[in-house]
Amino acid sequence: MSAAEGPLVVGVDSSTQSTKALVVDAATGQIVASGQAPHTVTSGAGRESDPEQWWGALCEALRQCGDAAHEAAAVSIGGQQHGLVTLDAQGKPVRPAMLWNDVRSAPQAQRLIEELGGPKAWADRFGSVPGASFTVTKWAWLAEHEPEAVRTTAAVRLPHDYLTERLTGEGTTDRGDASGTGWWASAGESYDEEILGRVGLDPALLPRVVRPGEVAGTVRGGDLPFAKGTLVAPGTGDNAAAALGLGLRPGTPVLSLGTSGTVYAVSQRRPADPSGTVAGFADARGDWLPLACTLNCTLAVDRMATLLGIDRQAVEPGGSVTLLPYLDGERTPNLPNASGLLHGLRHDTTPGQLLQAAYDGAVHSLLGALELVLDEDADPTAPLLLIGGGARGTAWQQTVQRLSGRAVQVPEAKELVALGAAAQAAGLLTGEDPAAVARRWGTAQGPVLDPVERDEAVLGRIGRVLSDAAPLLDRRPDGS
Ligand SMILES: Nc1ncnc2c1ncn2[C@@H]1O[C@H](COP(=O)(O)OP(=O)(O)O)[C@@H](O)[C@H]1O
Ligand SMILES: O=C(CO)[C@@H](O)[C@H](O)COP(=O)(O)O
Repeated sequence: MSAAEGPLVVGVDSSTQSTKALVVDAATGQIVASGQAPHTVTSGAGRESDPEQWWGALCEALRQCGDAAHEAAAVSIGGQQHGLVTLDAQGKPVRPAMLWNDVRSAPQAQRLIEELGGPKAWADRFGSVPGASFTVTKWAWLAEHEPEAVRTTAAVRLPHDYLTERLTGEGTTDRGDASGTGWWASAGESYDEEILGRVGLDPALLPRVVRPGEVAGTVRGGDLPFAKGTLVAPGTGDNAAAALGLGLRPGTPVLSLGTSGTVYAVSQRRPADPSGTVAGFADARGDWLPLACTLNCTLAVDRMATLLGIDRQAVEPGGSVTLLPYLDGERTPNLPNASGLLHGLRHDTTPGQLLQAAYDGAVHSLLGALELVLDEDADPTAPLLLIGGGARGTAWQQTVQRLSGRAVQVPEAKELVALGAAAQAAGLLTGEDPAAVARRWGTAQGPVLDPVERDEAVLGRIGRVLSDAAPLLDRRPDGS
């Protein structure tokens, strides 16, 4: 037995690049054991992963946790949002999952926006104007390109739903992750039969939406990485899980630097941004999580460092170069066909300046949405919480400081998605609000970097290149 004070809980983060599992003491928040295993993602415009591999990675991450995982009284899964998981009648994936960063369904997104009365109608009803990330557009793409796969599909799930169901045997989801599908209307908090009918998806194929604080099920018997009967919490999307993990309150903005870049805040007002910049997600508690997301964050910057043959921290100030690092197309701004664009290169531009320009370009996209995700009465001096793998890097930290002009707080806790899931699992046992559990655990604590003067010159330069290059950014790299 472990020397924990309270019952043990497990929190899982099944994100784009890997699965991370934490075994946490519910009384203190102490991490008793941890594990991590990688995923593979296809490259190109299509981004797909095999859901069976997520399950294998979860089992491996839990194996690394040792006996502690088997002692857990409750478990919760946080997962990458939006991914389309299609299962056959036996519960096996019909094809690989189409991920949040797969931009092939951009034309279907455009068509669905028009068919349902335009961006404002979507924002009013669903809280979001769907882009290629949203599950509904992926389903529409599949119906057009792989009708046989659609015919074979007996259940449609999100990534976290798929893993939860492998544990419980029951098809469930939660409001946080459901709000990123495009078929869950935030106005009425229910599946929207009209859009489902339009894309030919039978509502019976969708999971039950479990309420915050409700038990999703228990671990069924058989060869599973937990003891039979372990409680399973609803789980949620990874950003909503991180919001739980930070014990986030309205008015505090979060910038997450991972495979995706995200900027968000908790709000008690239901978001409805007709410009489409802000997705009006629900959070995992009963509030809302207005959020903007970029496709190009740590991987794009790391790719530039690799191309330049320098370390990811080897940035240099100065120079006149602007880099829009849209290597995967982009979602914020909405430019699914875009590719990376470089302007202002001179004989004396150094590799370190080019790399700094990649950081600047990635951070500029996120900060452009910062004011939009915050309520109007939010305190402008509240520190920006910086999380995700990139938050560990000083070049990221300094870039965010310089381009935001705000104080930046870097929580010491590294795995905030998994911690948020663990807090949700703990809440099931104690009856507490999971965000209050995380606050009790002190997960957001970490050094605060003082504000520095905002670098308006660089922000202005990036903004001008972005607008002047609009026709180029609308084109695919092959010019089509
Ligand atoms: N010390 C560091 N400095 C800068 N970037 C880092 C550092 N450590 C990890 N990263 C970046 O973090 C990314 C992984 O972040 P993470 O939030 O775990 O991703 P995700 O959850 O989206 O799979 C990697 O792509 C890597 O580039
Ligand atoms: O699409 C979104 C948010 O809308 C992404 O944030 C995904 O949820 C993937 O997250 P990471 O794997 O980068 O954590």
